Amino acid sequence: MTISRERVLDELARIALPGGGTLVSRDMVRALNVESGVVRFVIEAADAAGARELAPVEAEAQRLLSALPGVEKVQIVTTAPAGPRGAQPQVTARSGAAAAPPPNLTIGRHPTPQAGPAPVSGVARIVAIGSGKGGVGKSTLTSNLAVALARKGRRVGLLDADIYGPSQPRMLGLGGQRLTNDGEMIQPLHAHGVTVMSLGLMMKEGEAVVWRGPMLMGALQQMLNQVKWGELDVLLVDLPPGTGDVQLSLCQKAQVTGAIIVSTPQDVALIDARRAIDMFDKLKTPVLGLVENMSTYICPNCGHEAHLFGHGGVAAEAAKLNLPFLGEIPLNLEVRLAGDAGTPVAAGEGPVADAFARLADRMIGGGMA
Ligand SMILES: Nc1ncnc2c1ncn2[C@@H]1O[C@H](COP(=O)(O)OP(=O)(O)OP(=O)(O)O)[C@@H](O)[C@H]1O
Repeated sequence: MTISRERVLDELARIALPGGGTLVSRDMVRALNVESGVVRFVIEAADAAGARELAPVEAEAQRLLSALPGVEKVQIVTTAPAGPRGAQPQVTARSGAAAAPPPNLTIGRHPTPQAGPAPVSGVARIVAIGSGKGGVGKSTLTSNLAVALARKGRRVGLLDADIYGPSQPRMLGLGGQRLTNDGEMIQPLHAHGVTVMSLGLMMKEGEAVVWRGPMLMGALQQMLNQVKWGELDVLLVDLPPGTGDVQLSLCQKAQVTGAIIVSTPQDVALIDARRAIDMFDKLKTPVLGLVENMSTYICPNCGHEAHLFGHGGVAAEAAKLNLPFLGEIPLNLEVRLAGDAGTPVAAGEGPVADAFARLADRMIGGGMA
């Protein structure tokens, strides 16, 4: 028997809080994740004293949820912002302008309630790049596709929302660069013709864990709406792998044009890709197509073509699901080296750059960029 988020929230709504109301009615539950019988969430208190007061509530939630059929494990963390609620948070964009005040980010606070998905000012399309599992090359694809689209004259933005490992600053050669702001809006960075914003530019090394909790939703909303994206034909969003809160928040907060799913041809990766497709279906976000990464390996010495992870599995899956197959990117050492060096391979010439250019053409031709 599987347990749903709704069932968990129903249960939490039964626990009365010391000051009245419940965790649900007072909007204190963050990052609720229910997967394979494991329930995880964060209780966000207004301050440290409030968090201490909530200890019995946390214990009661633990007890009630653990007793539910289908629940194997319950993990609850009670947190409080470092300062008073709504105060300038500890974690803000690292401003490069020493004299400029820190940006007016409300990171750590729950985002202002929003009726439904909203457009991002100046941005014509938002395309999410997702994958069922990590390591299939989603970030690599996002940076290269962004560069390939920019080379074709499209105005492209890239939002790196991969909270578990925001790698775009490194892949685009922006490591160590600082954000600037005018006190209200953050000035994004630019690399290889692409306008870039990354969670990695907003946090210090090792801070990723903090962002999984209550700060996440607000941070995402701010990265969409408090960044001077300018006029863009398309904003590519590099999502974390899997099916979690970031995907949910993005599709709920922003008018996402659609999602592109990246997979390697292996069966196991495809199973996860199917899960991602299913999630976007549930979120009513159209899946624009599938891309096969690490498709073919061409030996740089003898030119022999090998299919290390199989080949054609993603195209076959796309056909089965009646979804467009957008193209395949070969497995090539240069892809990794170029990414590590901060200049995506799509910025240069050669067969891999051509493969990304073809992908960009498919997107432009299909009205996706
Ligand atoms: N086509 C390719 N050829 C060679 N190496 C590749 C290719 N695509 C990705 N890689 C390499 O594989 C590794 C994983 O890629 P990447 O970080 O883009 O994956 P990801 O799906 O975004 O992973 P995660 O979501 O876990 O961050 C990187 O070292 C990257 O350089």
